[in-house]
Amino acid sequence: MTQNRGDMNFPPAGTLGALLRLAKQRLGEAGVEDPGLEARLLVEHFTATTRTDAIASPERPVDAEAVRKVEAAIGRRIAGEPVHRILGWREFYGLKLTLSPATLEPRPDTETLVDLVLPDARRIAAIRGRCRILDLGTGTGAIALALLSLVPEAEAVGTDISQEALETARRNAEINGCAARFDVLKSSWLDSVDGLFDLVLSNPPYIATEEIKTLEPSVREHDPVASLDGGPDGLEAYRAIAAGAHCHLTAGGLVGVETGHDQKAAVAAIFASHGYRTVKTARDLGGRDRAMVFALAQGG
Ligand SMILES: C[S@@+](CC[C@H](N)C(=O)[O-])C[C@H]1O[C@@H](n2cnc3c(N)ncnc32)[C@H](O)[C@@H]1O
Repeated sequence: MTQNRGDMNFPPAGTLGALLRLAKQRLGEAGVEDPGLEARLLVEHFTATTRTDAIASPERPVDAEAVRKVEAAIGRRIAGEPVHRILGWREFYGLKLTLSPATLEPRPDTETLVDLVLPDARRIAAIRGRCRILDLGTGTGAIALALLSLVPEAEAVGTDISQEALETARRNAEINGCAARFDVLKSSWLDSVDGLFDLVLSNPPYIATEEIKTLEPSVREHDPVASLDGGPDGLEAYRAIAAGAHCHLTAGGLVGVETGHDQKAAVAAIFASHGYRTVKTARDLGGRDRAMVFALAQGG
C-alpha cells in the first residue's frame, strides 16, 4: 500500500453509490484485503449514512465536505492505518467501543473469553443475585462491558496501568448504558485492588518483548506497546495475576484469561504453581487455543 492522497482523484461531490464504488476501487487497487467492507465502513461513517441508505438510495447526494473526509480516510487507510483506528471505534460483542491511542483495538479473538465465562456469570448472578467482575487491563473496557451488557445483575471494576485507557473505558460504559455498574481503577495488576470478585478476568499483554518488532505494522505501529508487551517470555502478566488473584476471589470464584495460541501449557503451569486447577479452555474461530478458566484447587 504505497499510494498517497494526491492520487485519489475523488470528484468534488457526487452520489453515495458512486462514492462507495470509487472508495472500494481505490482500496482494492492498493491491495486492501476486503475493500468492499472497508469502503462501506469508511463511507458510512464519514457521510453519516447507513447500509440501508446505500442500498435504497444510491443516488443520494453527498456534499463536498463529506467527499473530502472520505478521500482523506481512504488515503490514511492506504498509508497503512487500520480501518478502525481511522473510524475511532470498533464493534465488540455487539457494542460500539471508542478507541484511543492508549487502548488496544479489541479483537474478535477476545470474544472467545467472553463466551467461555458468560455461562458462569449468568449462573452466579442467578444464585447470588449479583456477579462481581474484575477486568484486569481493561483497555476499552471490552470484556467487562460485554458481560455487563449481557448479564443485568453483573457489576464490574476495570483496571489498567493507563489512566487514558481508563477514561476511554469509562466513556464506553456511558455510551453503552453500563456506567452505573462499572467502576475503573488505576492499578498494576492486583496491586491496588480491594474486595472480592466472582470472576477475575484478563486479556493481558502476552507478546514476548523481542517478538513485537516482528508483528504486522498495523499492530506494532498502532496498538500501544503496553497492551502488547508481556515481558521477555510473554508470560509476566500471568505470573502477576496468578500470584495475586486468590486474595480477591469469592468462594467458588473463577479466573479467566486470554492467552496466545501457543501459551496454553505454560499458562496452566503458572496457575497450577499457585494452587489452581484448569476448569475449561476454548479455541478461537481459527481453531487456536485462546481462553482458559481456573479455580483454586482447594475450592477457594
Ligand atoms: C491486550 S490489552 C487488553 C485490552 C482489553 N482488555 C481487550 O481485551 O481489548 C492489555 C491491557 O493491559 C494493560 N496493562 C499493561 N500492563 C499493565 C499492568 N501492569 N497492570 C494493569 N494493566 C496493564 C494495557 O494498558 C492494556 O490496556
